[in-house]
Formats: sequence, C-alpha cells, structure tokens
Amino acid sequence: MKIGIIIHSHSGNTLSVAQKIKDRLAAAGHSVNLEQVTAVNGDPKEARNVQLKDIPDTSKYDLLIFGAPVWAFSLSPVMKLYLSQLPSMQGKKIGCFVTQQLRFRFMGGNNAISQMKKACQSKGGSIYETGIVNWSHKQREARIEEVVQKLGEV
Ligand SMILES: Cc1cc2nc3c(=O)[nH]c(=O)nc-3n(C[C@H](O)[C@H](O)[C@H](O)COP(=O)(O)O)c2cc1C
Repeated sequence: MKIGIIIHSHSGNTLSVAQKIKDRLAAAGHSVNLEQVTAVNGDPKEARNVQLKDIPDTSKYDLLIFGAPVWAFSLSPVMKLYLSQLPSMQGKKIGCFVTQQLRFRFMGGNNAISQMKKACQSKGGSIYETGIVNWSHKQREARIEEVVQKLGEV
C-alpha cells in the first residue's frame, strides 16, 4: 500500500513520532513517505495569519496518516488550514495523531483529534485509528509505542 504520513511539527516532537510510525509501516513492506506541511511564517505568534508554504499532495496515497501538535487547546492552525483545503479523500483510510505538552488529553488533545476527524470525514475519508501522545507523561516512551502500534496496523 502507498502510505503518506503528513505532519505539521514546529519543534520536532510530532516529527519524531511520525518517523517511528514510518519505520514500522516500512518494515511491514509498505511504501511510505513522510511529508511536512509548513507555513510561510512558522512563528506560533503569527498563528492567526497563517499561510501555507509546503502543501503535500494527498492524491498519490491509498492511506493517509496526519499528525500535528496541540496549540492553545486546539489543533495547530497550520494543520487546521491544510486539512480544510484538501480535495476529496473519498474512500481513503485515514489515521490521525497529535502530540501535546500537558499530561492530560482533555487539555487539548481530545479536541484536536476531534477537529482532525471532522475535517477528514467532511472530505469523505474514513478514520481507522487515532492517537494522542502527552509529552510530559511519565511513561511517554510507552505511550509513543502504543500510538505507533495502533497507527501502524493498517
Ligand atoms: C503556541 C503553542 C501552543 C501550545 N498549546 C498547548 C496546549 O494547549 N496544550 C498542550 O498540551 N500543549 C500545548 N503546546 C505544546 C505542544 O503541543 C507540544 O510541545 C507538542 O508536542 C509540540 O509538537 P512539535 O514539536 O511537533 O511542534 C503548545 C505549543 C505551542 C508552541
């Protein structure tokens, strides 16, 4: 299967999880690309006026995994804008994950996942799995492994 892992990552946490998911899927024999969505001005202080710079094309993939950080108890504005402008994803399987600093998923993680799910479903995609990594969790590595395993079973 041709799989695209498309992420926004400002400080590298989401990227490091995405890399592990990529390695897992590649080891299972899939063709996997990891691509990053970027903004013209990536400064979080400019988050209200976000304009996209690198806009990965989803059409070449059979299955998509989107990853992003939580910003201000919400999905990062860069990923929010990116998902909103995507073409139809009718019939595609989609996984979503977010990383967040705070320990509890009600501090933005659940909300961000729900925003991602809605955005993908509104384009006809069907969600197969989601995951949240709380970066300050004592068992962070175990949580990352859980998310990698869940999203890596396609
Ligand atoms: C502008 C901004 C707002 C943030 N807001 C939240 C938040 O509401 N809740 C939370 O748990 N973490 C918050 N964080 C922390 C990030 O979600 C966390 O560090 C994440 O893992 C960063 O991912 P990245 O390294 O891929 O950019 C915020 C970070 C930034 C830069």
